[in-house]
Amino acid sequence: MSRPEFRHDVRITDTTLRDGSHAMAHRFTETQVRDTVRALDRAGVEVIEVSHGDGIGGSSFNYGFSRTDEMRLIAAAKDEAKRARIAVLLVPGIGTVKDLERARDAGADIVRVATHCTEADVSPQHFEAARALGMETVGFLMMAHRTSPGDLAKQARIMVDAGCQCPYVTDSAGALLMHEAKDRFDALVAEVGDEAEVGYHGHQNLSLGVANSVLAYEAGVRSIDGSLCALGAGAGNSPTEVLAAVFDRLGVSTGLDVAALVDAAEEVVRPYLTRWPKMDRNAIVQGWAGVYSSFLLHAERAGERYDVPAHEILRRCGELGFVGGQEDMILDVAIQLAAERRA
Ligand SMILES: CC[C@H](O)CC(=O)C(=O)O
Ligand SMILES: [Mn+2]
Repeated sequence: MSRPEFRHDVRITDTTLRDGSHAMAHRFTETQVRDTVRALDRAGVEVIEVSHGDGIGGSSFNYGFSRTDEMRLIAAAKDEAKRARIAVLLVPGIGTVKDLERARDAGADIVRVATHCTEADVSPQHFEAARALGMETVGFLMMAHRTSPGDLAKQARIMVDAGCQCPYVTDSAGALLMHEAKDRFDALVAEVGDEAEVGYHGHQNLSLGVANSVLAYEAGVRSIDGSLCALGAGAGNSPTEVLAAVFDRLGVSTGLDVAALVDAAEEVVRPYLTRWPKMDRNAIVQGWAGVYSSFLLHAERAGERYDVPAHEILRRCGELGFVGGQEDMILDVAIQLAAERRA
C-alpha cells in the first residue's frame, strides 16, 4: 500500500462544500460550488471535498434532500479545479459502491470512507472498491471521543489493512479536549504511522478545532481538515483561513496563500451563508454533551415542531448516546421531552 503523496508539512483538506452542506441544509447551487472551488484552488488548497453533508447518496428523507444533484456538483468542482483534487465522503449504508463509481466518473479522485469509531469493520469493501477504481483513500473514524485511544488505533488498523491510506481522528462532536485529542493522535501514529498518514477533522463546538490541529501536527498528523468561514455542522469546522494563518506563523508549510484564503472566506463564502456556524447554546451543548454535530439542524427543526428547546433535545441525545445514522430518533426525543413538559 502506497502512502498518499504530500508536498508540504501539512496537507489541508477543505470541506466547505461537504461538511458545510449540513449548515446550508444541503442547498448548495452549482454556481456557489464553482466559485468556491475556483477560490480554494487559486489559494493552493490541494484537496477539496464536495458531497451531500452525509456523503454521496445522502440526499434522502432522513438526512435532507440536496437542492442540486451532487454528481453535478462534483463534476462542476472537477471542471473548475486546475490543481486541486476532488474528494467525496461515503458512509457505508448511506452511500454504495455504485454511488462511488458514479462519483469517480464525475471526477472524484479521493474517497473518505466514514464509519462510527467502533465500526471500521463495515469499511473494507468500500476501500477495496476505491483502490480498484484507482482512488486515494481516507478513513473517517467518527465520534472519536466515544472510544479509547487504544481502541481507536485498532479501528484505524482495520481500515489501513483494508486499503485506507490515511485514517482520521474525526471529532464529530467537537468534544475532544486537548489531552484527549493528543492521546488519540499519538495512538494512531504509533499504530499505523509507518504505513499510512494520519488525519484530523475537528469541529469548533468547544472552540478547540484549531488548537487541536496544532497538537495534531506536533504528534505527527499530516492531513488536517478545515472549512472557509468554519462552514460545517454544529459550530462548524476549524476555519481553513485560520489554520493557514496559524501554520504560517508556526513556520509549518501548507502551500496555502493566507491572504487569498481570507479573501475567499470573506468575499466568496460569506455572501452565500444562510447561517454562519457559531458557538451558540445549541452548538456548545453538542461539544459538552458529545453529540454528533450534524444533529444540530435536525434538533432545531424538531424543537420548533414540538415546542421544545433544541439544546434540551441535543443534551438528551447525548445522554442516550446516539450516533450518526440515528437522526430519526431526534423526533422521538422531542416528542418525549414535550410529553415530560406537559406532565
Ligand atoms: C457523515 C456525516 C458527518 O458529517 C461526517 C463528519 O464530518 C463528522 O463526523 O464530523
Ligand atoms: Mn464533520
